[in-house]
Amino acid sequence: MLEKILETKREEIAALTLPDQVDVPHFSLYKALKKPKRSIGLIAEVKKASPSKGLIKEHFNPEEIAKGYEAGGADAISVLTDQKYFQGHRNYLTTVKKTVALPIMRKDFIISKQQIDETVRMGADAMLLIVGTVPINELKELYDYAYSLGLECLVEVHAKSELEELVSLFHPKIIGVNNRNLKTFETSLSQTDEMASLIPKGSLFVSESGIHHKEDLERVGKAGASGVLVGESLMRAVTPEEGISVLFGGESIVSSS
Ligand SMILES: O=C(O)c1ccccc1NCC(=O)[C@H](O)[C@H](O)COP(=O)(O)O
Repeated sequence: MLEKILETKREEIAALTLPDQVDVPHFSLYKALKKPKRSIGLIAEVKKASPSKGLIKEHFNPEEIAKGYEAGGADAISVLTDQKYFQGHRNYLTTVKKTVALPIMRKDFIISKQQIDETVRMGADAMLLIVGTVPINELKELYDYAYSLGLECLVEVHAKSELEELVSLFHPKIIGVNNRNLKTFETSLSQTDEMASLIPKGSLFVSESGIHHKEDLERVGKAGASGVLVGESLMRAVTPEEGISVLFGGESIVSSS
């Protein structure tokens, strides 16, 4: 699946035109996760559809979803911008960014500097980089390029070998362990359990995918995650606020002052 998505990305990059730069205030994903509003940081995802689940949210309004996530006390928002496989759009990110005062992360398959320039112009605060999508030295170059433009990166791994390769080269400020197997699409929180001890002490650790219940949250928190990235379960909730409240078992928000 990943190879198919990357093939599409290479075609898209060849035809990429940059949007106008949006003028927006910026917020740090790292700081938001370092000092979360609850016991574990929440990156709530705006996700209309996915390769594994098809259409997730029929009546999809990114602005309303983002407002609900902010009202529900999310620490940050991830917006899927891939069109072909996730029914996302880069305009959704800009809309969300203009709607809420939270760090906004672009969730896409970023393999080139042109896409990073695009991400900056869209107004994002952070973006995803996935180990294995480009050779590791190139990933480090993309990481450095993003930070030089003021964009933070969540660097994602899907396997222990990828994490070992990553940390032998550099220690990203934020590392995500994705619990989804991209071949079978199955999610297993054992991924988080098994890789937790390999995350460098100075990096923030985010557990991604397959987190549906309070028990899942507790399990990855116990394993050492500072944050979680949650899409589907929040998108299927009656409202985003209720989804967050149920996921956190009603845990109240700590005031940031
Ligand atoms: O979600 C998919 O089906 C998928 C398939 C192939 C590559 C990536 C995919 N998802 C991206 C993500 O990592 C998730 O959107 C994110 O972690 C949230 O996951 P979930 O809470 O399980 O929706």
